[in-house]
Amino acid sequence: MTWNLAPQDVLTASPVMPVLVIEELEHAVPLARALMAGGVKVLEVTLRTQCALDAIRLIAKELPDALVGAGTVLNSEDYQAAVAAGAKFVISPGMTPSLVQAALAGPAPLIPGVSTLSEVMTGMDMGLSYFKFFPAEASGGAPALKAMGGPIPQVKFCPTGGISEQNAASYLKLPNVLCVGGSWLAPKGLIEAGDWDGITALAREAYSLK
Ligand SMILES: O=C(O)C(=O)C[C@H](O)[C@H](O)COP(=O)(O)O
Repeated sequence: MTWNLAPQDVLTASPVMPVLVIEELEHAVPLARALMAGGVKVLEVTLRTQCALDAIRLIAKELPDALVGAGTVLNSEDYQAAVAAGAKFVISPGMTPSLVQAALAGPAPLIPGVSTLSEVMTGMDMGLSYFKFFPAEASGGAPALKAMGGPIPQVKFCPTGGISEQNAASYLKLPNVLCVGGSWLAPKGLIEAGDWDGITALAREAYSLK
């Protein structure tokens, strides 16, 4: 494994990882800055929009202290494009052998998405121990993750999908959860309104969760 950053360092940097959907490139830096002002250190920019790769490039250049990664990485081409843009880590909603193989060649750590024990075991066979649990709420939520921690306590997760300020704490108290991810920290309405103070306030509230 030739990763220049350990996945556990990504998942332990902040109790919450904002999942960002950036529609306008001009929002990228103020949004990242607003979240960081609220205490967030790790940002996941999803590759769901036209400007996502440029947004990663810009955040990496303008805010060198931000741990910026790419989300919605679906295959090895996405992985390479994300790394070329400056993503320091890569997150996927799922896990395929070809994506894991591409990522194991480095340089950025991959945190793939899983929702069953069999997927976790497949990832473990390929040398992985850190996963996104996605879609968390729809896959059984905190009780499911707690149950997985019985047979495989050594594997750690970032649950994402349906998590909000209301239920984040039920995940964060589990010993196999290092952080939670979610889009609730960067709502479309606040981004479009340029309400960066509102986003800082959401981040600050979330940061006090753990
Ligand atoms: O795009 C990815 O890489 C994903 O895995 C999906 C995101 O993490 C979820 O869409 C966030 O879910 P919500 O917080 O419920 O909006």
